[in-house]
Amino acid sequence: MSKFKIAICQMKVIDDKEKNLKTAERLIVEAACNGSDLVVLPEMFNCPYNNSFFPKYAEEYPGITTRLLSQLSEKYRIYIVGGSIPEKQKEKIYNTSYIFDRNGKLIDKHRKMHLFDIDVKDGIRFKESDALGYGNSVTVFQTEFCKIGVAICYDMRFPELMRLMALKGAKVLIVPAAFNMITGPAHWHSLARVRALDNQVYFIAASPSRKLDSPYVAYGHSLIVDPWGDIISQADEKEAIIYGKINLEKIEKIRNELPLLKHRRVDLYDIKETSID
Ligand SMILES: NC(=O)CC(=O)C(=O)O
Repeated sequence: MSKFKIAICQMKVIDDKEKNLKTAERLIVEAACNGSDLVVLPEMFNCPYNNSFFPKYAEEYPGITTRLLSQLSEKYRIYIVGGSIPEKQKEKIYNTSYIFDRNGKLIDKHRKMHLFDIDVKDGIRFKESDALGYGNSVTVFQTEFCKIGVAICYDMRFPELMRLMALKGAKVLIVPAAFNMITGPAHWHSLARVRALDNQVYFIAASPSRKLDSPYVAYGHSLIVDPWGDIISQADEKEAIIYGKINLEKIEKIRNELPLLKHRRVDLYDIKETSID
C-alpha cells in the first residue's frame, strides 16, 4: 500500500490529566472515524509543558495514559503515535512517546534525546534537563506502509538525527512538539520544511493548541510537509485536527529526479571530527 492517511490532533492541554485524556480520546475517535490510518498527538499531551508539572503527572508503563492509547488503537484499528508524556522509570523521568499498532500493541517508544536547555535573552529560558533524563536511542519502526521515525520537539533541530532516521529507511518523520511564542514564529515552519526536503520524506510536526494563560505557551500551527518541502496541511493556533495523505510514490519520484541521498559525499564528511570551539 503506497498511500495512507495521517491525522494530527492539535489539542488543548490543561492542568488536569483526566480532562486531557478525555480531549485526546475525543479527537482520536473523530480522526479515526474520518478514515485516518495513523493518528499523532502533541508533546506532553497529558501534562502542562513545564518542569514543575512533570513529577506529578509522570507515569510508569503501563499506566492510565498508555492503557487508553492501546485500547483506542485496538478498538479503531489505527496506529497511534502518542505525542509524549512524562514517563517515570525508577527515580528518573523522561519525555517519552509511546507508539501503538492497529492491534493495541506497543511497537516502539522514543525518549527525547536532546533536552531543551536554552536561554534566549528577553525571550525564553527553559532547562528541561533539571527535571528530565536523556533518551539514548534513535527510533524507527516498521508499519504495513513503510518505516516511520519518531523524535520529540527539540530533537528536530538536529539534522544529524533526522538524517540518521532517513538513512535507516524512514519515509515519514513524526515529531510531537511544543515550540513556543518566541521560537515558534522564528523557526517552526522553516525547520519542518527543511527537514522534509533535505531528507525527501514527509514531515509531521504536532503541536498542542495555544493557551495564553499557560506557564509555557505553545505556538500551535501543526504541520504536514511533503518531500518537496510543500506544506500540505496546517492548523492555526486553535484546537483542531488536520489530515494529510501520504503518497510513498511521490518520495520515490522526487528521490529519482533529485537524488540527494545518493549524491552525498560521505567519503568527505566526518561529523564527529568537527569541533565547535
Ligand atoms: N520545546 C522544545 O523542546 C523545543 C523548542 O521549543 C524549540 O526548539 O524551539
